[in-house]
Amino acid sequence: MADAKCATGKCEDKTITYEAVKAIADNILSRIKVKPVIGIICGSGLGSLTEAITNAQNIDYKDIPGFPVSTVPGHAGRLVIGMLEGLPVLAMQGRFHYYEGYPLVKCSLPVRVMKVMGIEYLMVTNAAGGINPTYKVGDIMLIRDHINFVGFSGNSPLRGPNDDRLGPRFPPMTDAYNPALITRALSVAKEMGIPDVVKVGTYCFLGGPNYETIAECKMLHTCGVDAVGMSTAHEVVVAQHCGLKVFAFSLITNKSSLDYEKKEYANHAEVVAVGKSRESTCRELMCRMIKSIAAERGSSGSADCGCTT
Ligand SMILES: O=P(O)(O)O[C@H]1O[C@H](CO)[C@@H](O)[C@H]1O
Ligand code: HPA
Repeated sequence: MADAKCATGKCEDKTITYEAVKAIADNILSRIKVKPVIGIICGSGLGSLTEAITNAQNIDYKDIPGFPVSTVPGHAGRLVIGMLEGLPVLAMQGRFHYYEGYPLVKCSLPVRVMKVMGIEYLMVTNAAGGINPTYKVGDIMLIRDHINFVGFSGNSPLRGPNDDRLGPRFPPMTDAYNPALITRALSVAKEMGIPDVVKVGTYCFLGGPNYETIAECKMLHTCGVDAVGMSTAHEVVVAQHCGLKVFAFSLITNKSSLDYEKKEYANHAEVVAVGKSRESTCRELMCRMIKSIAAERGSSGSADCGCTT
């Protein structure tokens, strides 16, 4: 895959060219039976969101030239393409994290591939630690906004020469998380009878892979963060840059420590286990959101949402 050099030729991150993104998009499109409209990224332990997809075709990341491969437990490393609630979808069972060693431009490459494939909506999920002391394990936080701590230092997936075919040089991030989709998700939560479980808040992206110190959690709380994780923001920056409509939610898999008297010890096995224990609720929320998008577009969704309640 041809990578363009940065302006000085000394940057550790390289820009992935439009042509390289298109080659991957064309490769995937040549192998699948539908043209996806919705892209889904499954967070840690949330890969089973794809189980409601019918007529599914699977493509392992390792079989897509130029695509990264997943290295994290709970991230299977494949695309699942098929129909969900009347719409063609492409779901990623596994995402790429900065701490795996990939530059952010590579972590978010699949989002650009989705755009070039013709996808219009990006649905992102993640597992996150609850900084907001009112949040409980198992709650679902609709992401209204993010704080991209990794980006504060200039580490951005948009760093390097800009190709206007992928988006503008200086994209705004206001409403990066589509407000109408958040409003709709709140109605869906009511329909599902889980309004108390569903919150709206701010996600913070840290580089990881270590979990946060208590002092860091206290600082994040002061900064207005509700949930913390090691993903999502770079994907959403790229999605907003290239004009995808984004809906995202965090599953709160553990409580973050804000108090030396009440220490919490996060671990990934627990994160994945909580994901699995909440998979049917997360899947139903996702399915109902897609069903409502299908209805809005005039595509016929199935009579029931096809999800386990
Ligand atoms: O954000 P996702 O991929 O859901 O995973 C979250 O879970 C892992 C830590 O347990 C980290 O990768 C964190 O970002
Ligand atoms: N911190 C960062 N990432 C996470 C956490 C956390 O507490 N839980 C799940 N992913």
